[in-house]
Amino acid sequence: PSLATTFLDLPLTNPLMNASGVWCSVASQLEALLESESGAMVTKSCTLEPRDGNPEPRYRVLDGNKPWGSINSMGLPNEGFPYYLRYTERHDYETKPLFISISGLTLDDNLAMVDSLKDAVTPAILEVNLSCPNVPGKAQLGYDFDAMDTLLAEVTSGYGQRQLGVKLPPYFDIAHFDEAAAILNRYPSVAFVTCINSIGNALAIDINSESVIIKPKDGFGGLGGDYVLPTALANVNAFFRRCPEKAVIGCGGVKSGQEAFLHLLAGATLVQMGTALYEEGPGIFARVKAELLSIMAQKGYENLSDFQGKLKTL
Ligand SMILES: CC(C)(C)CCc1c(C(=O)O)[nH]c(=O)[nH]c1=O
Repeated sequence: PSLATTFLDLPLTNPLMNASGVWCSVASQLEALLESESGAMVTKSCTLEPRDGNPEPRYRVLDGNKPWGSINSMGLPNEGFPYYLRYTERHDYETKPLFISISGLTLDDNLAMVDSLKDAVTPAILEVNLSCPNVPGKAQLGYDFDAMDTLLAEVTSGYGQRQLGVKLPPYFDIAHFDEAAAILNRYPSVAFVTCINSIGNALAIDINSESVIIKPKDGFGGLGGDYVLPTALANVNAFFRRCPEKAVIGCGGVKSGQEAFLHLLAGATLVQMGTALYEEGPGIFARVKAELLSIMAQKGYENLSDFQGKLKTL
């Protein structure tokens, strides 16, 4: 079987890549992703200026009993937009496509980054993080539909209607799938959606210390790993059904060929890994590739298109 695929008319050797934020904040990590067997890669969501982010501990793996996952409240630590823009100018696009993720602290910051990217005419693919903070006290952008609509209108126009994508938080209500998709479908230049970002504001507690386990936000943080797989699959399939003109990138709960297969079956074109990559390192791509190929061989599938988006219902 073959894992070859295309995304926005670009050829990829396989559908696997990192999730923004994991193993992609500094050049040494980005070079390791380039050398890895991932089919593509994305940079850490950046802000206009560099940020230290939140005090540590700010990421913890939850590996007590099954299931397994992570909680994080990093606080957008990153080297600042110019650093990643420079990286896009020296990336080897022959080896694999590069996505650049932005998460401005304000609409103006997002528009400034989009404007620089438009003028840079870089082959990097823009992924706008809609979990980016909104006005303090208001819900994140992905949960404030009016603000999301305004941002998309301004960003798509600022980017000259060049193709871009958005990283979506998980939704849990059919009416929200409908409303978010209706907004996204009004922007044809939004060529893909990445579902999902971590499930926000979970709380991990340690029974021995009777304490939370991360320092920021009284221990509240984004949940990743096994815990989020069913929600991730639902969001991938919900937007796959509602946005037939857009590609869906799946993210959430992928740690082996099995979950990658499920995301593809649910409608994903590419599949991102976060928690599992954080814990295993870039060698994970070779492992998951082999596992996915083995599943395809067992099922008699030659290409991803033989099962991509072909989830059956009862
Ligand atoms: C949560 C925000 C800090 C507003 C955005 C960056 C981000 C972070 C982070 O930098 O804390 N962690 C995630 O799991 N997803 C994200 O999108």
